[in-house]
Amino acid sequence: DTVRKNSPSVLWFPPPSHFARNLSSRLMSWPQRHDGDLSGVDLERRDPADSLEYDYYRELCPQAEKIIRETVRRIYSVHSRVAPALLRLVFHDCFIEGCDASVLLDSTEEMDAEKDTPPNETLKGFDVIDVIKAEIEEVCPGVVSCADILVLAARDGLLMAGGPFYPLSTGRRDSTQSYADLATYQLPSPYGDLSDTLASLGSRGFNEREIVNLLGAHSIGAIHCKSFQSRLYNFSGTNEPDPSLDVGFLNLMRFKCNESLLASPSPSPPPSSSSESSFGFSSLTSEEPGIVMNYEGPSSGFGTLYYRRLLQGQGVLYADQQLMVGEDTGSWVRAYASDVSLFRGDFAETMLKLSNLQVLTAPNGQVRRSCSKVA
Ligand code: HEM
Ligand SMILES: [Ca+2]
Repeated sequence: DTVRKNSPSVLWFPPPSHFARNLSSRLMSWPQRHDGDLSGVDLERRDPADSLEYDYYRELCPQAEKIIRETVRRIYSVHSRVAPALLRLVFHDCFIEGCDASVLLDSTEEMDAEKDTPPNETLKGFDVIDVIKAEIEEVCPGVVSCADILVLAARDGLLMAGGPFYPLSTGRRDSTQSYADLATYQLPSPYGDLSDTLASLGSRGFNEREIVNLLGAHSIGAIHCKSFQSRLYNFSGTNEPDPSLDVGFLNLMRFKCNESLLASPSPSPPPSSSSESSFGFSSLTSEEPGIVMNYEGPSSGFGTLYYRRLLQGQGVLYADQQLMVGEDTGSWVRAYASDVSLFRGDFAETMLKLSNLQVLTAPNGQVRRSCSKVA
């Protein structure tokens, strides 16, 4: 069973051979952050999230949270896709070595960055974080961490998209490293089956109810064809589509993904001078083909459509649809499909838990001046 779980088929692409040997020990070492000897340390009692503080910046930079909220609001009014972009960015940051902004770092000669790995290829919103950070640096230089900016901005974006609010404590610090190989091999695969997804998110302390709930994040945003392409024609080398897909939905997905091949190439957009003055957030305006999740429109809010679609065999990712095959996970899908306030209440809690995963707090880590570079 261990062999099957580590099999390359559930990864984003096949790992080099040294990886299979290291994967299980890496997963086992979670949630410890340090490689040093931790024997005798009671990790349960020393949760670094306990050293976060509500309104940590109230004296150091009282305007910080307001600047974040107002900037996200300004961008959201033009690009509502900022909300799903930031939500996914938080997940990909917090999942790899905790909520420490490691995902925001650029590659350097000495270090490959998480953002340049296959699972992160389609992440968006880095430019949004840069704009917020620049505004904050103008008023309180060197004080507010990128890790805090990211979780707060994602929370505010979610609220604007109709999602629930959750009160976030602050005081996270930024990493001095990016962990490209961990991102490559540990981020959950869209082709993972139920046991892969449960093992993956379970390794970060989420139970089945929380996992079904967290995946409700896929209520907003877009999933591009390359994330589900192999379900359409040649699923797992069978030369057949994924049998768990509803036939009408299969046809819609095929149509959406073929359409783009037929369409004539669009003229290249005019070069935009500064990212904000023109609202030219390039990461938020790409028009790649795919399925838009909240196709009832943003006014439908952040609700239970995702789960109702799973009940109809219309999960966009294989990993989404797999939630229906487990007895308990299937029950949670049904519960959330029929009770929007249950879903939203749980989602606020699971997002809070995600945003506090394995945080770095002083004296560890640093506060970066530019989110893409180690200070
Ligand atoms: C088994 C777990 C998960 C897998 C396999 C997965 C995989 C994916 C994939 C492949 C995409 C589409 C990327 C693209 O085509 O551009 C996506 C989009 C997205 N994911 Fe997940 N995801 C998982 C869990 C989560 C969680 C826990 C969250 C947040 C709490 C999340 C938030 C999002 C959002 C908001 C989008 C849309 C992004 C956008 O429109 O810019 N995902 N996910
Ligand atoms: Ca991280």
